[in-house]
Amino acid sequence: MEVIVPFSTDRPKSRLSDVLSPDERSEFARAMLDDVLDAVAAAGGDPRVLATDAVDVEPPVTVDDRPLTTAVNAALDARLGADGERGEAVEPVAVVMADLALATPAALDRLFEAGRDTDVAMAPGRGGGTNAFVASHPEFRVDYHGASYLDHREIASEIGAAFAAVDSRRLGTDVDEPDDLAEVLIHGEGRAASWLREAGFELDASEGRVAAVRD
Ligand SMILES: Nc1nc2c(ncn2[C@@H]2O[C@H](COP(=O)(O)OP(=O)(O)OP(=O)(O)O)[C@@H](O)[C@H]2O)c(=O)[nH]1
Ligand SMILES: C[C@H](OP(=O)(O)O)C(=O)O
Repeated sequence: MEVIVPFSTDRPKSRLSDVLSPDERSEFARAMLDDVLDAVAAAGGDPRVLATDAVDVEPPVTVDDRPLTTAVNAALDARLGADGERGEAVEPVAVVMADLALATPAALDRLFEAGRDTDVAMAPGRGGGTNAFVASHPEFRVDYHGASYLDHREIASEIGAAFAAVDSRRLGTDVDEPDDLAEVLIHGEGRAASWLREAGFELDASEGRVAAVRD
């Protein structure tokens, strides 16, 4: 299955600016991207990075500096050219965000399988975002930001597409804010978790909820 992985090279992860410098945010975002690309490939997916600027990775890269929604919809449009006219069935395509540092092959495999059984299968993020989906309905298009999971469910309903939610803690954890770093230290098994440890982060349970801290 083709798996589009959107990746912003331009000031990535700005919501982590209280705890990481600009260079660190770029390095950490890249470590998460590499983890996601590995997990996608191990789940049998065929990843393609959709980046705002050139990025040196093994899978193919499409550079599109337009906003996220526009770029993803252009990638979904391009698929129609290959597979037929609007209205015909198309091969399922997945869109998996590059900041899912806890994604495992098993979690992605479950999403891909769900996507084979329905028109749109979607893993919501905490807070109502859209962390990953598979769509085989030719008219499904995205509208990211805000509670995009609800918007996407509505879009699917409007075009008459069958919709399934994929309930996954691993796919539901996008790493956006300082609190999310603790999740990566607790559950992460890849480069992003190693990067945090090497940068000096560790778990601190001294004040209520466990947090990722460094001196
Ligand atoms: N191609 C592309 N990918 C994007 C764009 N904006 C965000 N992304 C990617 O989409 C996913 C979700 O991004 P967000 O968490 O909304 O934004 P972010 O830039 O990573 O982080 P913030 O600056 O904290 O909002 C990540 O994989 C980003 O790399 C964009 O404009 N174009
Ligand atoms: C792209 C956006 O991500 P968030 O801002 O929720 O991390 C969304 O999922 O709609």
